Amino acid sequence: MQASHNGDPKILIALDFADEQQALALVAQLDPSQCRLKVGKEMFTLFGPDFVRALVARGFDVFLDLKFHDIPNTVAKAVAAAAELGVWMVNVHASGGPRMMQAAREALQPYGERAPLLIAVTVLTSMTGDELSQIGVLRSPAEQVLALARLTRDAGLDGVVCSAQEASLLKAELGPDFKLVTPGIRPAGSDAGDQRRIMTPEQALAAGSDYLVIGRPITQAAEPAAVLAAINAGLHG
Ligand SMILES: O=c1ccn([C@@H]2O[C@H](COP(=O)(O)O)[C@@H](O)[C@H]2O)c(=O)[nH]1
Repeated sequence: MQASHNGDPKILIALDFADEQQALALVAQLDPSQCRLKVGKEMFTLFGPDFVRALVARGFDVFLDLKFHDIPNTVAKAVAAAAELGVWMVNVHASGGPRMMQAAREALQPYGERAPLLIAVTVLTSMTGDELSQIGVLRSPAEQVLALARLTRDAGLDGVVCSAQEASLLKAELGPDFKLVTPGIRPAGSDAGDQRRIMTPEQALAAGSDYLVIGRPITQAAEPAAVLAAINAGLHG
């Protein structure tokens, strides 16, 4: 697969900061043609919808990564609220089940072309097979990811969050158009931290990932924009 630099940036930078000004200082060094931005639970809880609106106003595509998981009515209202913010992508948990995912999809229909992409989290990239068995899931991570991805596809969503380790399996089983968004990306030599099912950016793209979520390897670097440029260059090489 060819990495696209301008029209469809592959890198989604996870903005996980406790300090809004620190996050905005990083954003000021970035170009929306070179990356998209992800806002997750930490920054949304601290700084709310205004922070998301500020990023959208700066021209960035924003993935609102709040992983909604609730009764269908509540999740439907939450994804519609996300659409009102003008985000590019929003997500729910696939383990909320088909009815919940369908309700989310239906809630976005009135937005037509303006609707964000709607994807579902399968198995968190921090989780191992042992941890799955501790919560009563006896399938391997790959089997569980595939089962939840099939439910997600059948509910009419646009794609899933999975690890890049499952990307080639999912592309083979679910086809090229079903989007794969993969956190747990670690450039060679960088610290895995709490992530477990990891791959390098180049491996992830080759395996079939559509979008690579990268947080700490960029945001904690001394020169984040230079690290992003190096990763983008590696994807084109
Ligand atoms: O399975 C998942 C789902 C979401 N995430 C989020 O992605 C970033 C990863 O950040 P790193 O610093 O690159 O580890 C983070 O915001 C997570 O909440 C995930 O890692 N895995």
